Amino acid sequence: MPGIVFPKDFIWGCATASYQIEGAFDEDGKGESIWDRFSHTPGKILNGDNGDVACDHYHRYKEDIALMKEIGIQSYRYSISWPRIFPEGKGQYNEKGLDFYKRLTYELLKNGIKPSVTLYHWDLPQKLQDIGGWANRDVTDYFVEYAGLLFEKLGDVVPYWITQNEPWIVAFLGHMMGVHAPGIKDLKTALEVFHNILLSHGKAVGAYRQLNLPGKIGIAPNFSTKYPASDKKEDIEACELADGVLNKWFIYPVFKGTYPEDVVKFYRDRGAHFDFPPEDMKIIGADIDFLAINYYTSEFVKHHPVNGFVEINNELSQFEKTEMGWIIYPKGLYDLLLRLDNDCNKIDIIISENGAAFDDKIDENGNINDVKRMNYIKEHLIQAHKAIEEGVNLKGYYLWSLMDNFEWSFGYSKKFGIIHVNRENLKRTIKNSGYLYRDIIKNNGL
Ligand SMILES: N#[N+]C[C@@H]1[C@@H](O)[C@H](O)[C@@H](O)[C@@H]2O[C@H]12
Repeated sequence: MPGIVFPKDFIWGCATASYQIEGAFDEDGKGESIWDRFSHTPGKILNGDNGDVACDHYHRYKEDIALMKEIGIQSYRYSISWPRIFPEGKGQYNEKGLDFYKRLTYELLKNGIKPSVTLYHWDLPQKLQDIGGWANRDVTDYFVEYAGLLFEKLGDVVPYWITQNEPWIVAFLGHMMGVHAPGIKDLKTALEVFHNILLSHGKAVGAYRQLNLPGKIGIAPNFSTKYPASDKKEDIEACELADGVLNKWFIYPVFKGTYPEDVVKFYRDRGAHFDFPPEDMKIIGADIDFLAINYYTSEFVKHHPVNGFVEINNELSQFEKTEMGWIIYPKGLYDLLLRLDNDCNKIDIIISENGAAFDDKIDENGNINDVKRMNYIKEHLIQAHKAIEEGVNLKGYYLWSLMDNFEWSFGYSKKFGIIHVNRENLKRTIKNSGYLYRDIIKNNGL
């Protein structure tokens, strides 16, 4: 599809997260995180992998920034490890930990790369988990203390701030399914965690506004577009519920000041009673400058007699899938963008994560011709561009991920990077998808 040109000020970025790439898990005064604890617990992570070393970005960040510059990346989305700043989660902060992020941030600026900082990308200080973690409402205030320090120290040079990454994943994979840290399996706890994460977001936005800083602040939920498996009434209703459980459960409190009634009933019918102070909803609904969206895939949904709905992608052989088992469905991104444009009052949107894991092969010359990832990127950008042409205020695209990294419970087995990382010696090699991205950035389009 030749001749696709994005708006002249469109931002081309890439994204990573502290626990997934930094390593140095106990260096320079850093405190333990819940992911250190979880990955050190036998049986939690595939192959017994952990983030102790990861990609050693903590020591190799200058090399990695040089690679970003070679690709032409304009903005780098990285997260800050809370326990590197506050080893105990609160109280006395760790100067050496803060110094790392100052060095990283100023190295980016020196190379003409705009920093985009995620305050929370899942690595909660273990000391806060020891007092209940996100289920403890006090943690929302400790989050504001942590965010406030970073606003004070970096707020004048960081143009983009993201408060929380994927509240739904933190709440439900970490506190209902137990497959993410801290490994809790309790619906009521998951719902409290979700609410407190949104509350911490709203409080942090309020703190940011108080400082009159020059940047912009938003939040990065994970969305997935849901489609009924048939035009049967029961499947359409099941799809509505699935959309409510994931997408409306975020959109409604942040943009409409309430939780969606049908989903509240769904949870109440399953014994989870939760009544949050109404004043929370005003805080959660704080005005934000942009909505950052993580989109990877879509789901087809049919009725289930007990659970209400079931997602049936694994039955659909007509779609190509990634190594995560997710169907490749670029139109889902277009449909999502149009929906959010409508539901979220035409707010500025950035795609804060989009990418795919494939089983990359290294050829005899050491090159990685990751054609599937190249096609995935092109197909999703075509849909993103279509949405812009329909009037969606899409302002940027951050590819997930800069480099192969620690993919949570899958360890290092799933590779999302446009840069390959050799697990033996951590050598970085730009994949053909990285060179494709370089050309897309240079041409500001396809
Ligand atoms: N899985 N997967 C890839 C990617 C994960 O590596 C990120 O940390 C999350 O923000 C989001 O889930 C997406």
